[in-house]
Amino acid sequence: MIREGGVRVKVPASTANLGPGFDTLGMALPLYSWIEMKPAETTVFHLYGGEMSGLPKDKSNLVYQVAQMVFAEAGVQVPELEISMYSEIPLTRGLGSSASAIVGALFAANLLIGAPLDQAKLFDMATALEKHPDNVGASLFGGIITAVWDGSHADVLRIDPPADLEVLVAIPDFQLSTSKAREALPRQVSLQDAVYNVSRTSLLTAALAAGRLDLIPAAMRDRLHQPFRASLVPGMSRILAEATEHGALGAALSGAGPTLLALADRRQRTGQNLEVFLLDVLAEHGIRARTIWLEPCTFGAMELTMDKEGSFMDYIKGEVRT
Ligand SMILES: Nc1ncnc2c1ncn2[C@@H]1O[C@H](COP(=O)(O)OP(=O)(O)OP(=O)(O)O)[C@@H](O)[C@H]1O
Ligand SMILES: N[C@@H](CCO)C(=O)O
Repeated sequence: MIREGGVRVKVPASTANLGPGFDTLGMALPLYSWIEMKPAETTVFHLYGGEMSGLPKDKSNLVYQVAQMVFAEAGVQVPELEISMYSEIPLTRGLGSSASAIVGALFAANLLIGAPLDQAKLFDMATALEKHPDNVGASLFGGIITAVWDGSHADVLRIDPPADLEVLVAIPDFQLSTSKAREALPRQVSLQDAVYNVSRTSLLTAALAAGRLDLIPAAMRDRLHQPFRASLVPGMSRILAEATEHGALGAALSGAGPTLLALADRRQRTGQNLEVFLLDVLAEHGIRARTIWLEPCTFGAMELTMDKEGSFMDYIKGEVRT
Protein backbone atom coordinates (compact mmCIF):
# COMPACT_ATOMS: atom_id res chain seq x y z
CA MET A 1 0.00 0.00 0.00
CA ILE A 2 1.69 3.22 -1.16
CA ARG A 3 0.67 6.38 0.68
CA GLU A 4 0.07 8.69 -2.28
CA GLY A 5 -0.16 11.80 -0.07
CA GLY A 6 3.37 11.20 1.19
CA VAL A 7 4.93 11.09 4.65
CA ARG A 8 6.82 13.52 6.86
CA VAL A 9 9.39 12.49 9.49
CA LYS A 10 11.64 14.11 12.10
CA VAL A 11 14.96 12.59 13.18
CA PRO A 12 17.28 13.68 16.02
CA ALA A 13 21.01 14.33 15.80
CA SER A 14 23.35 12.08 17.73
CA THR A 15 26.73 11.88 19.36
CA ALA A 16 28.71 8.68 18.82
CA ASN A 17 31.71 7.17 20.65
CA LEU A 18 30.34 8.46 23.95
CA GLY A 19 33.46 8.69 26.16
CA PRO A 20 35.25 5.32 25.85
CA GLY A 21 32.42 3.73 23.79
CA PHE A 22 34.12 3.89 20.40
CA ASP A 23 31.77 2.65 17.62
CA THR A 24 29.37 1.44 20.34
CA LEU A 25 27.73 4.02 22.63
CA GLY A 26 25.54 6.75 21.19
CA MET A 27 23.12 9.38 22.47
CA ALA A 28 20.37 11.26 20.65
CA LEU A 29 20.47 15.06 20.84
CA PRO A 30 17.65 17.57 20.27
CA LEU A 31 18.78 19.05 16.96
CA TYR A 32 16.71 17.69 14.10
CA SER A 33 16.39 16.87 10.41
CA TRP A 34 13.00 16.84 8.75
CA ILE A 35 12.23 14.88 5.58
CA GLU A 36 9.05 14.77 3.52
CA MET A 37 8.76 12.05 0.88
CA LYS A 38 6.02 11.65 -1.75
CA PRO A 39 5.60 9.48 -4.84
CA ALA A 40 6.06 11.69 -7.94
CA GLU A 41 6.03 11.70 -11.76
CA THR A 42 9.66 12.84 -11.84
CA THR A 43 12.19 12.95 -9.02
CA VAL A 44 12.59 16.43 -7.54
CA PHE A 45 14.32 17.78 -4.42
CA HIS A 46 13.47 20.80 -2.29
CA LEU A 47 16.43 21.43 0.02
CA TYR A 48 16.01 24.24 2.54
CA GLY A 49 18.46 26.00 4.84
CA GLY A 50 22.22 26.43 4.96
CA GLU A 51 23.02 22.89 6.09
CA MET A 52 21.56 21.47 2.87
CA SER A 53 23.53 23.70 0.51
CA GLY A 54 25.78 21.77 -1.82
CA LEU A 55 23.99 18.44 -1.38
CA PRO A 56 23.01 16.78 -4.65
CA LYS A 57 19.50 17.41 -5.99
CA ASP A 58 19.36 14.33 -8.18
CA LYS A 59 19.13 10.57 -7.76
CA SER A 60 22.69 10.45 -6.41
CA ASN A 61 21.40 12.05 -3.16
CA LEU A 62 21.94 9.77 -0.16
CA VAL A 63 18.29 10.03 0.90
CA TYR A 64 16.97 8.98 -2.52
CA GLN A 65 19.45 6.10 -2.72
CA VAL A 66 18.59 4.81 0.76
CA ALA A 67 14.85 5.05 0.03
CA GLN A 68 15.34 2.88 -3.06
CA MET A 69 17.12 0.26 -0.89
CA VAL A 70 14.00 0.06 1.30
CA PHE A 71 11.75 -0.35 -1.74
CA ALA A 72 14.05 -3.07 -3.17
CA GLU A 73 14.12 -4.92 0.17
CA ALA A 74 10.31 -4.81 0.35
CA GLY A 75 9.84 -5.73 -3.33
CA VAL A 76 7.98 -2.49 -4.10
CA GLN A 77 8.66 0.00 -6.89
CA VAL A 78 8.52 3.76 -6.29
CA PRO A 79 11.16 4.99 -8.74
CA GLU A 80 10.27 8.69 -8.70
CA LEU A 81 10.08 10.71 -5.49
CA GLU A 82 9.48 14.29 -4.40
CA ILE A 83 11.79 14.85 -1.41
CA SER A 84 11.82 17.93 0.83
CA MET A 85 14.47 18.32 3.53
CA TYR A 86 15.49 20.80 6.19
CA SER A 87 18.13 20.21 8.83
CA GLU A 88 19.50 22.09 11.82
CA ILE A 89 22.21 19.42 12.33
CA PRO A 90 25.54 20.85 11.23
CA LEU A 91 27.08 18.76 8.44
CA THR A 92 30.34 16.90 8.97
CA ARG A 93 30.87 18.14 12.54
CA GLY A 94 30.46 14.93 14.55
CA LEU A 95 26.76 15.30 15.31
CA GLY A 96 25.53 12.47 13.10
CA SER A 97 24.20 14.35 10.08
CA SER A 98 24.78 11.38 7.76
CA ALA A 99 23.15 9.01 10.26
CA SER A 100 20.09 11.27 10.54
CA ALA A 101 19.81 11.34 6.74
CA ILE A 102 20.13 7.54 6.51
CA VAL A 103 17.66 6.89 9.34
CA GLY A 104 15.25 9.54 8.03
CA ALA A 105 15.34 8.04 4.54
CA LEU A 106 14.84 4.47 5.80
CA PHE A 107 12.06 5.49 8.16
CA ALA A 108 10.21 7.70 5.66
CA ALA A 109 10.51 5.23 2.75
CA ASN A 110 9.26 2.38 4.91
CA LEU A 111 6.25 4.42 6.07
CA LEU A 112 5.55 5.45 2.47
CA ILE A 113 4.98 1.82 1.49
CA GLY A 114 2.96 0.83 4.57
CA ALA A 115 5.82 -0.08 6.95
CA PRO A 116 6.59 -3.66 5.82
CA LEU A 117 10.05 -3.60 7.51
CA ASP A 118 10.36 -3.69 11.29
CA GLN A 119 12.65 -1.45 13.39
CA ALA A 120 15.26 -4.20 13.77
CA LYS A 121 15.54 -4.55 9.98
CA LEU A 122 15.79 -0.76 9.55
CA PHE A 123 18.54 -0.70 12.19
CA ASP A 124 20.51 -3.45 10.42
CA MET A 125 20.21 -1.59 7.11
CA ALA A 126 21.19 1.71 8.73
CA THR A 127 24.24 0.17 10.41
CA ALA A 128 25.35 -1.54 7.21
CA LEU A 129 25.26 1.86 5.48
CA GLU A 130 26.88 3.92 8.26
CA LYS A 131 29.34 1.06 9.12
CA HIS A 132 28.94 1.51 12.89
CA PRO A 133 25.75 1.40 14.97
CA ASP A 134 26.11 4.21 17.51
CA ASN A 135 24.91 7.25 15.51
CA VAL A 136 22.15 5.45 13.62
CA GLY A 137 20.95 3.60 16.75
CA ALA A 138 20.57 6.85 18.68
CA SER A 139 18.79 8.56 15.76
CA LEU A 140 16.42 5.62 15.28
CA PHE A 141 15.61 4.76 18.89
CA GLY A 142 16.40 7.97 20.82
CA GLY A 143 17.92 8.14 24.30
CA ILE A 144 21.26 6.44 24.90
CA ILE A 145 22.01 3.25 23.02
CA THR A 146 24.64 0.56 23.32
CA ALA A 147 24.96 -1.65 20.28
CA VAL A 148 26.98 -4.48 18.77
CA TRP A 149 27.41 -5.00 15.01
CA ASP A 150 28.53 -8.39 13.66
CA GLY A 151 28.73 -7.29 10.04
CA SER A 152 25.17 -8.22 9.13
CA HIS A 153 23.07 -7.78 12.27
CA ALA A 154 23.06 -5.22 15.08
CA ASP A 155 21.86 -5.90 18.61
CA VAL A 156 20.90 -2.84 20.60
CA LEU A 157 19.77 -1.85 24.07
CA ARG A 158 18.25 1.57 24.71
CA ILE A 159 18.84 3.32 28.03
CA ASP A 160 16.68 6.17 29.32
CA PRO A 161 19.03 9.13 29.86
CA PRO A 162 19.47 10.04 33.54
CA ALA A 163 17.11 12.91 34.40
CA ASP A 164 19.85 15.29 35.54
CA LEU A 165 22.24 14.70 32.64
CA GLU A 166 23.00 17.80 30.56
CA VAL A 167 25.18 18.07 27.48
CA LEU A 168 27.26 21.00 26.30
CA VAL A 169 28.49 20.88 22.72
CA ALA A 170 31.15 23.18 21.28
CA ILE A 171 30.80 23.11 17.50
CA PRO A 172 33.88 24.45 15.71
CA ASP A 173 33.39 26.42 12.50
CA PHE A 174 35.31 23.90 10.38
CA GLN A 175 34.27 20.54 8.97
CA LEU A 176 36.01 17.19 9.53
CA SER A 177 34.75 14.22 7.55
CA THR A 178 34.42 10.86 9.26
CA SER A 179 36.53 9.24 6.56
CA LYS A 180 39.43 11.66 7.19
CA ALA A 181 39.15 11.23 10.97
CA ARG A 182 39.11 7.44 10.56
CA GLU A 183 42.32 7.49 8.53
CA ALA A 184 44.08 8.82 11.64
CA LEU A 185 43.34 5.64 13.59
CA PRO A 186 45.85 2.81 14.08
CA ARG A 187 45.02 -0.68 12.77
CA GLN A 188 46.04 -2.33 16.03
CA VAL A 189 45.88 -1.39 19.71
CA SER A 190 47.61 -2.84 22.74
CA LEU A 191 45.89 -5.22 25.16
CA GLN A 192 46.43 -2.61 27.88
CA ASP A 193 44.57 0.06 25.90
CA ALA A 194 41.79 -2.39 24.99
CA VAL A 195 41.28 -3.19 28.68
CA TYR A 196 41.40 0.54 29.51
CA ASN A 197 38.44 1.15 27.18
CA VAL A 198 36.48 -2.04 27.88
CA SER A 199 36.49 -1.34 31.62
CA ARG A 200 35.45 2.29 31.23
CA THR A 201 32.78 1.54 28.63
CA SER A 202 31.28 -1.08 30.94
CA LEU A 203 31.32 1.33 33.86
CA LEU A 204 29.88 4.21 31.83
CA THR A 205 27.05 2.08 30.42
CA ALA A 206 26.16 0.73 33.86
CA ALA A 207 26.42 4.21 35.43
CA LEU A 208 24.11 5.72 32.80
CA ALA A 209 21.60 2.87 33.20
CA ALA A 210 21.65 3.25 36.99
CA GLY A 211 21.58 7.07 36.95
CA ARG A 212 24.94 7.17 38.81
CA LEU A 213 26.29 10.46 37.47
CA ASP A 214 28.97 10.39 40.18
CA LEU A 215 30.71 7.50 38.34
CA ILE A 216 30.91 9.29 34.99
CA PRO A 217 34.21 11.16 35.67
CA ALA A 218 36.08 7.88 36.16
CA ALA A 219 34.57 6.39 33.02
CA MET A 220 34.82 9.21 30.43
CA ARG A 221 38.33 8.39 29.20
CA ASP A 222 39.42 6.85 25.93
CA ARG A 223 42.59 5.47 24.39
CA LEU A 224 41.18 4.01 21.17
CA HIS A 225 40.52 7.08 19.03
CA GLN A 226 40.79 10.45 20.77
CA PRO A 227 44.60 10.48 21.20
CA PHE A 228 45.04 9.77 17.48
CA ARG A 229 42.58 12.46 16.42
CA ALA A 230 43.93 15.13 18.78
CA SER A 231 45.95 16.91 16.08
CA LEU A 232 42.80 17.24 13.93
CA VAL A 233 41.10 19.36 16.61
CA PRO A 234 43.74 21.62 18.21
CA GLY A 235 42.93 22.29 21.87
CA MET A 236 41.05 19.02 22.25
CA SER A 237 43.64 17.30 24.48
CA ARG A 238 43.55 20.10 27.05
CA ILE A 239 39.75 20.24 27.00
CA LEU A 240 39.49 16.49 27.59
CA ALA A 241 42.07 16.59 30.36
CA GLU A 242 40.77 19.67 32.23
CA ALA A 243 36.99 19.86 31.62
CA THR A 244 36.24 18.28 35.00
CA GLU A 245 38.10 21.16 36.71
CA HIS A 246 35.48 23.48 35.14
CA GLY A 247 32.41 21.60 36.32
CA ALA A 248 32.02 18.86 33.69
CA LEU A 249 31.47 15.21 34.56
CA GLY A 250 33.72 14.46 31.61
CA ALA A 251 34.36 15.46 28.01
CA ALA A 252 34.78 13.67 24.71
CA LEU A 253 35.18 14.17 21.02
CA SER A 254 31.65 13.88 19.59
CA GLY A 255 31.66 11.16 16.95
CA ALA A 256 34.59 11.70 14.62
CA GLY A 257 34.72 15.42 15.58
CA PRO A 258 35.41 18.24 15.39
CA THR A 259 32.57 18.93 17.88
CA LEU A 260 33.57 18.54 21.52
CA LEU A 261 31.03 17.40 24.05
CA ALA A 262 30.95 17.79 27.83
CA LEU A 263 28.55 16.05 30.19
CA ALA A 264 27.28 17.87 33.25
CA ASP A 265 24.98 17.32 36.22
CA ARG A 266 22.09 19.81 36.11
CA ARG A 267 22.02 19.97 39.91
CA GLN A 268 25.57 21.37 39.95
CA ARG A 269 24.56 24.40 37.81
CA THR A 270 27.82 24.26 35.85
CA GLY A 271 26.75 26.88 33.31
CA GLN A 272 28.95 29.54 31.85
CA ASN A 273 32.23 28.57 33.47
CA LEU A 274 32.46 25.42 31.35
CA GLU A 275 31.32 27.17 28.19
CA VAL A 276 33.95 29.88 28.60
CA PHE A 277 36.66 27.26 29.20
CA LEU A 278 35.82 25.35 26.01
CA LEU A 279 35.56 28.48 23.86
CA ASP A 280 38.74 30.02 25.30
CA VAL A 281 40.86 26.90 24.72
CA LEU A 282 39.62 26.59 21.14
CA ALA A 283 40.17 30.32 20.56
CA GLU A 284 43.78 30.00 21.80
CA HIS A 285 44.25 27.65 18.85
CA GLY A 286 42.54 30.05 16.43
CA ILE A 287 39.31 28.04 16.30
CA ARG A 288 35.96 29.79 16.43
CA ALA A 289 33.12 27.71 17.81
CA ARG A 290 29.57 28.02 19.07
CA THR A 291 28.29 26.32 22.19
CA ILE A 292 24.80 24.90 22.80
CA TRP A 293 23.44 23.37 26.00
CA LEU A 294 21.25 20.37 25.16
CA GLU A 295 19.31 17.74 27.03
CA PRO A 296 19.57 14.19 25.72
CA CYS A 297 16.71 13.56 23.26
CA THR A 298 14.49 10.77 24.54
CA PHE A 299 12.77 9.93 21.24
CA GLY A 300 14.09 8.68 17.94
CA ALA A 301 12.79 8.96 14.37
CA MET A 302 9.10 9.83 14.39
CA GLU A 303 6.30 10.40 11.91
CA LEU A 304 4.69 13.85 11.73
CA THR A 305 1.18 14.55 10.55
CA MET A 306 0.58 15.57 6.93
CA ASP A 307 -2.92 16.88 7.49
CA LYS A 308 -2.01 20.41 8.57
CA GLU A 309 -2.49 23.31 6.15
CA GLY A 310 0.58 24.78 4.48
CA SER A 311 3.83 23.71 2.92
CA PHE A 312 6.65 21.61 4.34
CA MET A 313 8.51 24.72 5.49
CA ASP A 314 5.35 26.32 6.94
CA TYR A 315 4.95 23.20 9.04
CA ILE A 316 8.46 22.97 10.42
CA LYS A 317 9.05 26.71 10.95
CA GLY A 318 7.22 26.41 14.24
CA GLU A 319 9.52 23.61 15.35
CA VAL A 320 12.95 24.90 14.39
CA ARG A 321 15.38 25.95 17.10
CA THR A 322 17.46 28.45 15.06
N1 LIG B 1 20.30 15.29 4.41
C1 LIG B 1 21.33 14.77 3.72
N2 LIG B 1 21.15 14.41 2.43
C2 LIG B 1 22.17 13.86 1.75
N3 LIG B 1 23.41 13.67 2.23
C3 LIG B 1 23.64 14.01 3.51
C4 LIG B 1 22.62 14.60 4.32
N4 LIG B 1 23.15 14.83 5.54
C5 LIG B 1 24.43 14.43 5.49
N5 LIG B 1 24.74 13.94 4.28
C6 LIG B 1 26.04 13.42 3.83
O1 LIG B 1 26.81 13.03 4.96
C7 LIG B 1 28.10 13.69 4.95
C8 LIG B 1 28.59 13.91 6.34
O2 LIG B 1 28.89 12.64 6.92
P1 LIG B 1 30.05 12.45 7.98
O3 LIG B 1 29.91 11.05 8.49
O4 LIG B 1 31.38 12.85 7.39
O5 LIG B 1 29.73 13.50 9.12
P2 LIG B 1 28.60 13.55 10.21
O6 LIG B 1 27.65 12.42 9.98
O7 LIG B 1 28.01 14.91 10.22
O8 LIG B 1 29.44 13.36 11.54
P3 LIG B 1 29.71 12.06 12.48
O9 LIG B 1 29.44 10.83 11.69
O10 LIG B 1 31.16 12.18 12.89
O11 LIG B 1 28.81 12.24 13.65
C9 LIG B 1 27.82 14.99 4.21
O12 LIG B 1 29.00 15.51 3.64
C10 LIG B 1 26.84 14.50 3.13
O13 LIG B 1 27.51 13.90 2.04
N1 LIG C 1 32.32 5.84 15.44
C1 LIG C 1 32.55 6.74 14.32
C2 LIG C 1 31.65 7.93 14.52
C3 LIG C 1 31.62 8.87 13.36
O1 LIG C 1 30.61 8.58 12.47
C4 LIG C 1 34.00 7.16 14.26
O2 LIG C 1 34.52 7.62 15.27
O3 LIG C 1 34.64 7.07 13.22
